[in-house]
Amino acid sequence: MSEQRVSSELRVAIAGLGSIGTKIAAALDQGIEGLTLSAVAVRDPAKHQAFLGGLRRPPRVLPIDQLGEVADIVVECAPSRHLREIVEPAVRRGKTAVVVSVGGLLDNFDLVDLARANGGRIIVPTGALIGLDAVNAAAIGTIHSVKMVTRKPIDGLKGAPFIVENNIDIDKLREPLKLFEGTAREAAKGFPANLNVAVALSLAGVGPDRTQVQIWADPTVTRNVHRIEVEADSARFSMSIENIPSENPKTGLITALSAIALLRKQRATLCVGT
Ligand SMILES: NC(=O)C1=CN([C@@H]2O[C@H](COP(=O)(O)OP(=O)(O)OC[C@H]3O[C@@H](n4cnc5c(N)ncnc54)[C@H](O)[C@@H]3O)[C@@H](O)[C@H]2O)C=CC1
Ligand SMILES: O=C([O-])CC(=O)C(=O)O
Repeated sequence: MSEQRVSSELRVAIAGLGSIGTKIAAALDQGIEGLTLSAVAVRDPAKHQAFLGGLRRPPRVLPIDQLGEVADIVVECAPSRHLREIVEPAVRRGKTAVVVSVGGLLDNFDLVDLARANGGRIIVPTGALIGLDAVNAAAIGTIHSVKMVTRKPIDGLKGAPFIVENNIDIDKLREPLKLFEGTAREAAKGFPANLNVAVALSLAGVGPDRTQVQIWADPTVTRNVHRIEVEADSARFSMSIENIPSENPKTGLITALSAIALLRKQRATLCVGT
């Protein structure tokens, strides 16, 4: 496919038009300085016909592994099992991959080396979390510990492999139940569609094996709640965020907005925050 271009706009492609992807596509279609939506990949094109037809400039619909051919930035927001198919062809071509299913990156970390070797980039937005700018800064010094406690409503955790494999019945819970305590790496394995935040936090800070995570199923909350405590030689800080679930109860509404904010910074004249 031709790489010849006349426009200096950055072309953005989106893999997966679910809760996160549709909001990013709509934002790009409405206009983000210096960016255009060039293509999308969907599992079932018929399902997305009305949405795509309603866009001012409908993008091309391409197979998931071809997005890097028509885009400078490929935004991954499909189930994490597709991460490699999406990111590998993009970074091999020296393109930028914005990875939202960051939990899936741990088992595919060679993609970072591949990106480095080919001049590509992998960018992880703050996503459903808060304060990764401070964690990044503290990590330049010495971070002694990073702890995160996540509480989610039952619907935000249903079907997680850890719950299924351990035969835990969370449907009839009346009080909060601590499901898991361990590292971010283990949390990503047991809760791949529920705890991307733990992995993003770990990659910003002390890594997936030193970031401690607790996960609670909590029938008393209606939001996805994450509380983080960081102890470093430069500062001690705690942060918390209470995310309103999107139409996908596992995914906070702010996640798509975080990716849109990140895209806006790619060409914005004024950028605030890291
Ligand atoms: N980094 C973070 O803070 C967060 C990350 N996430 C992760 O982001 C990802 C997307 O989340 P949502 O949009 O809520 O999920 P979703 O389930 O609403 O959307 C995923 C979309 O991908 C599509 N898809 C599946 N297979 C495909 C294929 N082969 N080709 C193209 N499209 C395909 C599905 O049809 C669906 O429309 C998930 O992996 C989720 O775990 C979610 C919340 C926070
Ligand atoms: O990290 C995730 O996958 C989702 C999450 O906790 C949130 O949206 O609050």
